[in-house]
Amino acid sequence: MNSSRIFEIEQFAQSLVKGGAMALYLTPKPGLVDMANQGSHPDLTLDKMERSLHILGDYLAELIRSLTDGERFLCQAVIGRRAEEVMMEELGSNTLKGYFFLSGLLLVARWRCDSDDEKRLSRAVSELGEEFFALRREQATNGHSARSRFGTGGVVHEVLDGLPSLFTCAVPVYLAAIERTGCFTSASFAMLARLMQTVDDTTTLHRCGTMGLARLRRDGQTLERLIAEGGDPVAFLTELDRKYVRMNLTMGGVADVLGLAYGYLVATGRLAGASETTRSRNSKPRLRLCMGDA
Ligand SMILES: CC(C)(COP(=O)(O)OP(=O)(O)OC[C@H]1O[C@@H](n2cnc3c(N)ncnc32)[C@H](O)[C@@H]1O)[C@@H](O)C(=O)NCCC(=O)NCCS
Ligand SMILES: Nc1ncnc2c1ncn2[C@@H]1O[C@H](COP(=O)(O)OP(=O)(O)OP(=O)(O)O)[C@@H](O)[C@H]1O
Repeated sequence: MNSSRIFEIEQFAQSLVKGGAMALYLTPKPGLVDMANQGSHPDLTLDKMERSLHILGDYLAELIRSLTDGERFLCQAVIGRRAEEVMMEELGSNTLKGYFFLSGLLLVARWRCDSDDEKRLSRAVSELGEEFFALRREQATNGHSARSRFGTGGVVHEVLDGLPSLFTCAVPVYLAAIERTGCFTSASFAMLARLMQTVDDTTTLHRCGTMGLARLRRDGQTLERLIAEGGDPVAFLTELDRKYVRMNLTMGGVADVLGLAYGYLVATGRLAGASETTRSRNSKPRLRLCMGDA
């Protein structure tokens, strides 16, 4: 086995874990777990989300073993399902289910293409999605019920369409904003603003229906305008967080795509990642965010 190919896929996996950490630590994120609070998720904490990221790291390492052993995609799907079970058993909550799924598929796609090229990756994800959803029997999940009730595609269409929210929305928005402002935080909020307007988020639909999704779209638009006018997004987002918690509104799908975007930008050398630091229990977070851009 070519050792540089293995090195590259390991780097890609690490970037995806870092991306998940960067999305988690971006604060404030209305309705979501972040450094300030647990948003609209009484069953989740920052500590649980961090532990989930460690489970994600182990899961992606297991996927790499399967890929380098030349196993079929069916085996990787089994590993994915098992990782979801481990997450639920160890943490007692759905922490990063969508992110496990999306980052696992992107990793397998990266291995198949042996390239970072976004068109090739997008096509490979879509092909894997076809394979995956043809084999899978729908489960009685919140996502499934939101997809049938509101006639939307959610994470399923996101994958079958080759991750448009990642490649044609989040990444170009980040790159344009960083070019314009040179500011990581501002570019991050620009990505968040655009994803709030475009992602068919079934966590939002499940909690607050079409009114909730319309609210997300409007708030994303306002945030985008605020950033363009040089305003301060933090006060706006902090206030929004209070409102979302009162409404039980959240946007897990937006957060999942945000993490994927950070991960892909880190993997392609366009953003410096979160650096792993040690901490004793109950002190500050283990995976700390490095704010510098590459
Ligand atoms: C595909 C999965 C994630 C489907 O989840 P489903 O929508 O049915 O359920 P649920 O509501 O519990 O989870 C949805 C997840 O998607 C995220 N999400 C919601 N909307 C979107 C969206 N539009 N775009 C992206 N993510 C979204 C949510 O944050 C949530 O984490 C899952 O059930 C599954 O099949 N897992 C198997 C894992 C596996 O085999 N992986 C192998 C990869 S190689
Ligand atoms: N920072 C974050 N905070 C909260 N959720 C997040 C975050 N990042 C990603 N998510 C995603 O949001 C989803 C959680 O949403 P939600 O709690 O509505 O899902 P659920 O477990 O299906 O529903 P419920 O808890 O209402 O029964 C997780 O699957 C996770 O992938």
